[in-house]
Amino acid sequence: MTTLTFTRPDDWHLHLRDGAALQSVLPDTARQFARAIVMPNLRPPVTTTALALAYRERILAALPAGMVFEPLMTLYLTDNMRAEEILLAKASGAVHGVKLYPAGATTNSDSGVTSLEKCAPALAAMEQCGLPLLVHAEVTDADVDVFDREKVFIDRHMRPLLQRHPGLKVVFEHITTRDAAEFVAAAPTNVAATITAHHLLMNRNAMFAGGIRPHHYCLPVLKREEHRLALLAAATSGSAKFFLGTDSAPHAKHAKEAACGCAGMYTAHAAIEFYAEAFEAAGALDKLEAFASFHGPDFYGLPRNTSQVSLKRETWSVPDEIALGAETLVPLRAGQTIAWKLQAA
Ligand SMILES: NC(=O)N[C@@H](CC(=O)O)C(=O)O
Ligand SMILES: [Zn+2]
Ligand SMILES: [Zn+2]
Repeated sequence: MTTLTFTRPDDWHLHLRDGAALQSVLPDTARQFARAIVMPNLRPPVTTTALALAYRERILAALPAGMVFEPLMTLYLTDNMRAEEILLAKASGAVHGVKLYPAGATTNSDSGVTSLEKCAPALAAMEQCGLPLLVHAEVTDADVDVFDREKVFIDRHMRPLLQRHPGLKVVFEHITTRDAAEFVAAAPTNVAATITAHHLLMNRNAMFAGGIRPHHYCLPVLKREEHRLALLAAATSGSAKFFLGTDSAPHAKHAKEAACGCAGMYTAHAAIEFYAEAFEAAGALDKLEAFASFHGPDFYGLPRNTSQVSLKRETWSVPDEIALGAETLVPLRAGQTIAWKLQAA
């Protein structure tokens, strides 16, 4: 097969940042995806509908002329979020999810949730009005091994949460373990998961290939090969519970190449191509369209896209660096090649 044509995909987990950085990264996403669920972990975080609507306007203003893209906004859940705020968010029609960051779990999560019980009023309102909870599912306890934080979250928090709120729509974001894939597969239909391209393509060896590789560090951290294979099996299974979410997370080069480098990989420059590589390696290119373009909108209750994209088998080189406002970032696969190329519309 040399050309793949399918329904235009959406990205159900994306970090666009703000200001000059937003301006730099947005075209990479808008070239490929019709819509994206935009994460709210700005500084300060997007905790109200008013802030989400203002952020949405800044994203639309940063879109280059001639590009069409719809940002799907999210709120950042806090311990004291009120049910009224949830109803306002739902009524806006622009907010499509509420993001749970356990306090301290990842980039810009300091104002995150300290105890899910405190969020009961907001969660009950979400359950009632059908606004999904999007979860960064890792415990933060220092005594839990960093590679076990997702698995431990399932029993300590995810199961009890779904027992208290059985009707809540939950997206288990960026799953990285066999445990999470099995949990989601066995859960009722109100539970789904996003899977990144990098967790489909790499295992934890990629962080230590010939030396420490800060550009392969993200959260949840890459896991063992057996987990990568389980994610690949889930993504290519055809199950409507699994869909595309890049978690493309731009950070300036100097912030990654540092004594304490921050977490996040930039994949938006070649997102759909990375997924095509992963699906092809699994012999499952025929499953890519549903994963990338159908399961997400079906879960979120949004229409599927009607336009199409084409990928061609064509080798191209990823640049060493990409502008990020006045700085630069190092994209995934920098200086190396990719086997598929998105064709210009
Ligand atoms: N994935 C990451 O490693 N980083 C994300 C935050 C997140 O999604 O956890 C970021 O905002 O940089
Ligand atoms: Zn996260
Ligand atoms: Zn993320």
